[in-house]
Amino acid sequence: MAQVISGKEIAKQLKSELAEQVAVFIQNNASVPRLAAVLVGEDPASDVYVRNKRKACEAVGMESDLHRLPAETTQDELLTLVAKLNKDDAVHGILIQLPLPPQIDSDRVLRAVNPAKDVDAFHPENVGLLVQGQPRFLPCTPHGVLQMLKRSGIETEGQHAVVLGRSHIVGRPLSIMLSQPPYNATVTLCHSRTKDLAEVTKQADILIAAIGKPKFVTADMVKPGAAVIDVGTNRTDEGLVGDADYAAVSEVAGAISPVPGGVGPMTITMLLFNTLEAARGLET
Ligand SMILES: Nc1nc2c(c(=O)[nH]1)N[C@@H](CN(C=O)c1ccc(C(=O)N[C@@H](CCC(=O)O)C(=O)O)cc1)CN2
Repeated sequence: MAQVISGKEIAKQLKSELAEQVAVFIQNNASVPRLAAVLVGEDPASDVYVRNKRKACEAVGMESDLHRLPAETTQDELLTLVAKLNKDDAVHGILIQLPLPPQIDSDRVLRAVNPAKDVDAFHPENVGLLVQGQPRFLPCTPHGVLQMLKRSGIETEGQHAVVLGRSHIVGRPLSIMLSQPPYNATVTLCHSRTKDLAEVTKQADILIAAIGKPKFVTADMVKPGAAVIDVGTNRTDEGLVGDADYAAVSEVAGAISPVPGGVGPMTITMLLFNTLEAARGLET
């Protein structure tokens, strides 16, 4: 049976390390790191994620505000709020919870966030810095995945990492980060149009499933002994399931992360890191 990589446990350790760093920051700066979370509409999952992000802020000694806007909010109204948060010196990090309602151009709104407060690392300036290997912030889910590998003793240097999914939030930035120091993996980025997908995934020493399809990765797509990190959070009649068929894949893999309790809690924790980084950048 595969080693279970518990994001929930690693997130706990990281949060206790972070709480110490937040206490030092407060002592040295007489200011508390503060996150402004913006939630537009009534998506129940987004509601849970934002609530958990705020709870996590509180747990490590940071402050947060929730700006909840109705589903009919216009793009101009949202841009006005973003401009106000950009100017507010008490706000260090701005989080625009995605997805936004269809009348809003998400890219336009994400571009309006002050890059120094962009704790999701979605602004093109921050994406560019990341690609150049000079990141201001590390994007939360990819950073969470890398910490899970590192803290589970899984070597990435020279290993073949296959990333399944090319989203702007996860697959694409993660493929870049895995290829860079200190991870130095050899990376293949696959997606729904990749030919002979199973032939590619079977070559992976590290397989990242981030394609957004329930139980898409089956046991025959995995090399025996590989580490499988499951980024999927698919709500199905069976409940919340990942992108990998956990029961079958864990018979073949050397290590695997569960859903729930895997990457999700790490995404939230890495946002806290970025909020502290933003406060350091803005206050010192
Ligand atoms: N502004 C952002 N929007 C979105 C992001 C993001 O990183 N920034 N990522 C996803 C959603 N997401 C974070 O916001 C997220 C998804 C899942 C979890 C999580 O903890 N999942 C739990 C299960 C919780 C449940 O029952 O639903 C788990 O996997 O254990 C946290 C954050 C899209 N939007």
